[in-house]
Amino acid sequence: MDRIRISGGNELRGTIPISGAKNAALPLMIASLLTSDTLTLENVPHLADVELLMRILGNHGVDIAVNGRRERQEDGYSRTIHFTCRTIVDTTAPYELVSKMRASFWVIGPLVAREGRARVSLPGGCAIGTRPVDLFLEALQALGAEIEIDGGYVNVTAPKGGLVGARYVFPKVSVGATHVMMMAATLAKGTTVIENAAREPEIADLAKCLNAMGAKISGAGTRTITVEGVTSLSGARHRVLPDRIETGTYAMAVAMTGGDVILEGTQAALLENALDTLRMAGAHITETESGLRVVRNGNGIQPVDVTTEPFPGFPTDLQAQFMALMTRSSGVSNITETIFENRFMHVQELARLGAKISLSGQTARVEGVPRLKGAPVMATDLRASVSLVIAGLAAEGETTVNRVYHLDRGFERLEEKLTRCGAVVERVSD
Ligand SMILES: CC(=O)N[C@H]1[C@@H](OP(=O)(O)OP(=O)(O)OC[C@H]2O[C@@H](n3ccc(=O)[nH]c3=O)[C@H](O)[C@@H]2O)O[C@H](CO)[C@@H](O)[C@@H]1O
Ligand SMILES: C=C(OP(=O)(O)O)C(=O)O
Repeated sequence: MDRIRISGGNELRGTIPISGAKNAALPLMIASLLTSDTLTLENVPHLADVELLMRILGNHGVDIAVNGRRERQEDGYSRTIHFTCRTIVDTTAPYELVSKMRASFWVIGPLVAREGRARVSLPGGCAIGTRPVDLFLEALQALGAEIEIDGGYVNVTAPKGGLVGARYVFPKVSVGATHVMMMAATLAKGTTVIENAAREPEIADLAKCLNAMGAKISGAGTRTITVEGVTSLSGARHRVLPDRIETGTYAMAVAMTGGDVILEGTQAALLENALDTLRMAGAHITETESGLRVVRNGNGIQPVDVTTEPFPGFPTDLQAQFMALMTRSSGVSNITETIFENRFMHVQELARLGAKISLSGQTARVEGVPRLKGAPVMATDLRASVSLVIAGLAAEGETTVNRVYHLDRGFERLEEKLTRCGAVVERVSD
């Protein structure tokens, strides 16, 4: 099994190209199930989650053509991919595939909207919390679907004549359930109003693509999304927006090591809250023509308290990385996680490197230390893993991060991007 070996202590200097967003690419790919025409997506990151979703979509009958041409010479890997689902050949999403990645459950929306039925395995819990699917089921029921859970599968059936538009107020903000309700509503009869919708940029990106396919969606990116149902959708070409979590992760890495890096191809508007938090911690961040410039020269890292919230608040997907940064601050910071009940698995691993962190309920109290020391570590989820990489970049000596497959889910060519900026990072295979 691969590991990432880091020799800490180098500043980061140079340019890091930011990839297309994993969390936008996944729902966009799933949207290809809504049409018999070709959906072409540009800037699709080359990640394990994307590869897995291609397998899942293939199972439903989506024909996938990857354009081999390199889009950008610098990172080479982001690709243009054509998805064509002439007919849905199978409305079942099996346990073996859905259990590996939660977002694959989201096929339930397009399948029931287009075929009138779907049988999708429950995604199950994962390392960051229980992650139930009650909101998805309620939202689909609001559109008239009947739901039965049997043998670990959700069987969903649309009424005769298809789903029917409705008003639904989410009792809690959910990114995935908003994606699913929005996709399902595009082909429903009449108008759907989604209240207390998630406002993440990936929701607006999906709506933009669906509208290019002929959907009639307004308000995506606000709390209220209105969808006027249409009878069919067509193909479209859409470019996946930049990855705000990858952007924030590298910005935090630079804040941690010191240095001067251009994050190329990204936009500050995607993560204002996190960037303001980093500025408070002592990083200088400016927008440039090509993206964002992040600098920390000489000055230390200031402690900042953070509470995770749905967008536009501080993202839970940057909580672990920010905690890594705070381990080297000049004081005490409190980091509160409000989205997932079990997203502190990195705490004990950061402690192996010498961090001083104590947990009280959903808050971690991080007392900055003057130095971290390298050690073997292991994480149980994607963002926790990369937080250990950030800590390792600033730790004295060697840090080995095990279970690299977590990193491969969401960070395209991580070691290459860091190495090009002066870090000593290598992938080691046994
Ligand atoms: C592929 C993708 O885009 N994943 C992101 C998405 O996950 P995901 O869409 O799974 O996250 P949600 O926004 O749905 O989860 C938010 C909260 O709602 C709860 N909930 C959700 C659905 C439900 O039916 N019932 C319920 O109680 C969850 O357990 C969690 O506590 O948003 C999360 C929150 O920003 C991010 O951390 C993930 O990276
Ligand atoms: C939690 C994440 O992804 P997923 O929702 O696919 O588990 C993530 O991207 O940090």
